[in-house]
Amino acid sequence: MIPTVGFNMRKVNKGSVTIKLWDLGGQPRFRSMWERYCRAVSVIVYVVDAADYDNLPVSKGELHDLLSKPALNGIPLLVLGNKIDKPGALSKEELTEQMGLKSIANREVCCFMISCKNSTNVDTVVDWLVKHSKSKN
Ligand SMILES: Nc1nc2c(ncn2[C@@H]2O[C@H](COP(=O)(O)OP(=O)(O)OP(=O)(O)O)[C@@H](O)[C@H]2O)c(=O)[nH]1
Ligand SMILES: [Mg+2]
Repeated sequence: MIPTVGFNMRKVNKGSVTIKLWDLGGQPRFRSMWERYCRAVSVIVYVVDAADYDNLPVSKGELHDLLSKPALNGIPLLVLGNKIDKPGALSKEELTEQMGLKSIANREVCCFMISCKNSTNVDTVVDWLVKHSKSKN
């Protein structure tokens, strides 16, 4: 897999719902564009590597910085702890603690632990997204 350069857009169909996904690059040089792309979305999905402890403080800082933007007030947040197939990956409780998710106020916050590699819990994520999708009509 190559790192996302800038962003990618994809549409995923689930039943009668089409989810439009903007996949934003996570490298430092792309972080300043996150806010712009998160404006007016139904949900912000923040994916972290649950097995990469060293980068969690930076990831936490970037997340809270993003959520502090007034334009993003109230948008529901879904945090995904990915790579739970890796030995030593954090538990949901540990990730919640390390990312400071309990301190986030004034928006819905949800966290799932997933493995994209093994497709673990990916269905749960899609179901959650469908529930939070907004009708165009
Ligand atoms: N073990 C394991 N590896 C994974 C999993 N998901 C992704 N990877 C690997 O992690 C690496 C990084 O994946 P990317 O999808 O490029 O990560 P990204 O977060 O999109 O990175 P940016 O595009 O820079 O934001 C790749 O080598 C993937 O194969 C997972 O669930 N388990
Ligand atoms: Mg990417």
